[in-house]
Amino acid sequence: MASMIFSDCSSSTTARLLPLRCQKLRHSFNSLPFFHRVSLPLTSSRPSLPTLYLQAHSSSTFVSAKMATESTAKVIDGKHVAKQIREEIGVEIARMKEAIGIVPGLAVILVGDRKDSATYVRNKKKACEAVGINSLEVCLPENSTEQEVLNSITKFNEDPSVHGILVQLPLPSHMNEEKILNAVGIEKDVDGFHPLNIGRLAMRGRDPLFVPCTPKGCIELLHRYGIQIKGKKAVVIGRSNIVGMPAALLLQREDATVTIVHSRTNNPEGIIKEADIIISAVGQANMVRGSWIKPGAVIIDVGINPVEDSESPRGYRLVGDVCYEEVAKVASAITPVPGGVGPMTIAMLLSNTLSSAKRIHNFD
Ligand SMILES: Nc1nc2c(c(=O)[nH]1)N[C@@H](CN(C=O)c1ccc(C(=O)N[C@@H](CCC(=O)O)C(=O)O)cc1)CN2
Repeated sequence: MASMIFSDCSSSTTARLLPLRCQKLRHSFNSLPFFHRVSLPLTSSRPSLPTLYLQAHSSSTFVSAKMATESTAKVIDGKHVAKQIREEIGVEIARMKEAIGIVPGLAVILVGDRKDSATYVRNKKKACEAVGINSLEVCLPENSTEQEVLNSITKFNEDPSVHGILVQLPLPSHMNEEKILNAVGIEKDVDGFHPLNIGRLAMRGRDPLFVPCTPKGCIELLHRYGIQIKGKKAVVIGRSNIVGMPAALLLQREDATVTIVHSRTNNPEGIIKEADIIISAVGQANMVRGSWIKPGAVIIDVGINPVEDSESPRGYRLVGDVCYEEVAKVASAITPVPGGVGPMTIAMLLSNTLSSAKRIHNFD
């Protein structure tokens, strides 16, 4: 798990990546008299309900206290869409098995003992089992050598029952990530991180064999909710190889006009305020504030940030990069965290593995 922070929409940690003027903005926002923060339930269906009412019994009368939790945005329910996609994939896998006797295979390599990575790998395995993908797993200790990881990759590259290979990230710091990702055969690179796949994604008139799962999931959500991308102004916050950069390339391929905002960008909130579509992938809890959002914008929140919560059995809860309760009042649609982009990542991995098996066996 990434290092825990103590944060709600007003905490000082939200300003870590931001210039001073954002911090001033934050303070002025929080001093607004009508704003009362309310803890939202941690369900995938956070309120798209227009208004919550508190009823308090006061002597002989009921008093309705309207709370400032009005949320006008439609909730983009990634958990629900991912389930639908998994069902579609299951049907396709059964059809392929019936027609040509082939079952797709996914090999996952996990190095080290990060709890979050182990959970993601376990969830990938469960998801494979549920749709009928054969899953293979290699777990290597933290102090493994690069060569041991490369040996596992070579073995899976040569195994005809394996159609997809992924190395769970991040790798231990002593390993050269580039060298390891380059070793995955491009035709089995279901994470889409091989430089040839990324290079093709960046070029007009070329197509990658695979698109990285999280950005692909973001675009799939926009499509499935009927949100037009063509001609829109899109801002991607963050420029990581896994999410920000490929998300920007994908939006551009969908004919959006794309700006990437990062830690060295001048006036980030001014740029973000112009966007019709925002994809945030910075890993800073509650960083994007309601006042930065153009009314009616669509928000895809990729951040999964643990914040301390003594009421949760785990001692923490997950929040996005976006201050949900503020932004949901301004946006037209928004993904929750959890239950937004996260489940789509695994659904897209299954989809990439199925396409790989279909391509290798020439099955349509
Ligand atoms: N090789 C890769 N490594 C990593 C990737 C990746 O795509 N390929 N992405 C992330 C981790 N990740 C998958 O590997 C992943 C992250 C989050 C979720 C998810 O479903 N999150 C849930 C919350 C889960 C929880 O409660 O803990 C959600 O957002 O609703 C799935 C997959 C980094 N590494």
